[in-house]
Amino acid sequence: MSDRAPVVTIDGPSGAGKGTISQLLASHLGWKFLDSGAIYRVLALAALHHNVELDNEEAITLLASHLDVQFFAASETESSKIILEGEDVTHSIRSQECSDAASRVAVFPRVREALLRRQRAFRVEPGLIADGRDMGTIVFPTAPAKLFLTASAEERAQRRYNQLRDKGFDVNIDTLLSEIKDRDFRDMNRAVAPLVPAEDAFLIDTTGLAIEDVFAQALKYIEEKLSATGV
Ligand SMILES: Nc1ncnc2c1ncn2[C@@H]1O[C@H](COP(=O)(O)OP(=O)(O)OP(=O)(O)O)[C@@H](O)[C@H]1O
Ligand SMILES: Nc1ccn([C@@H]2O[C@H](COP(=O)(O)O)[C@@H](O)[C@H]2O)c(=O)n1
Repeated sequence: MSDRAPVVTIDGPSGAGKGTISQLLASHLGWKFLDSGAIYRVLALAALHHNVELDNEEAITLLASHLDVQFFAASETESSKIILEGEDVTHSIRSQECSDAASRVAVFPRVREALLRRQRAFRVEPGLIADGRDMGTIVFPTAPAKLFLTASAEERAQRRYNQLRDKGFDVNIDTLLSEIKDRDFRDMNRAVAPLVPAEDAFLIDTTGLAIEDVFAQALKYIEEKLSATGV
C-alpha cells in the first residue's frame, strides 16, 4: 500500500451507480478499483457457507479476520473475478440473499475494524477509485476528491431489476424496492460508519440522468479537485 497514492471515494446507497461510475473512472484514469461492498458480500457468503449465525458478532469477526478471498481485476481478455476459498463466487455474491446478509454483518463495529486493513491495501500507485458506503468518511478520510451518488429508491430498484434480470436472476420489482429500502435504513442507521455523505463530498443526484452525464460531472469534479491539490 502507498499512503501517498491518490484516492477518489464514491459513496452512496445501493443502485445509485457507484460501481458503474467507479469502473468507468478507473479505466479512464488507469487507476485501481476497490468494490468494498463485494468484501462485505463475500464475508456474508462465507458465513452462510459455514453456517455462522449472521447476528453472532464474535464469530463473524473471526471469519472476517481470516477471510480467504482473492480479487482479480479485469484484464483485456478476462472480466474481474472473486475467488472465496477456491470457489468462484463472482456471480453468487450478487444474489438478494447475499445483499441482505452483507448489510446485516456490516453493522458490527469489530467486523468493520477487521476489514479496514484489507480495504486500505487497495491504495496503490497510480491511484485508487474506492466505491462503498464509508470510503470518504472512515476508510479514506483524507482523500482529495469525494463523491456521493444517490437516486430515488424507485429508480434504484428499477435499475437493479433490469440488471439482475439480465444476469438471469428471478426477481420481483416490489421485493427489490422493499429490500432496497430496508438496506438503506440499516446502512444509514447503524452505530458505526453509517451511510452519510462526507462533509466535503460532492453530491450528484443521478435520478433521470444518463450514465454518460453522471460520468462527465464526476470527471469534471475530480479533475478540478486533483489539480487544485497538485495531484
Ligand atoms: N445513471 C444511470 N442511469 C441508468 N442506469 C444506471 C445509471 N447508473 C447505473 N445504472 C445501472 O444501474 C445498475 C446498478 O448500478 P451500480 O451497480 O453501478 O450501482 P451501485 O451504486 O454500485 O450499487 P451497489 O452499491 O448495490 O453495488 C447497473 O445495471 C447500472 O448499469
Ligand atoms: N463500504 C461498505 C460497502 C458495503 N457495505 C455493506 O455491504 C452491503 C452490500 O454492498 P453493495 O455496495 O455491494 O451493495 C451494503 O448494503 C452495506 O451494508 C458497507 O457497510 N460498507
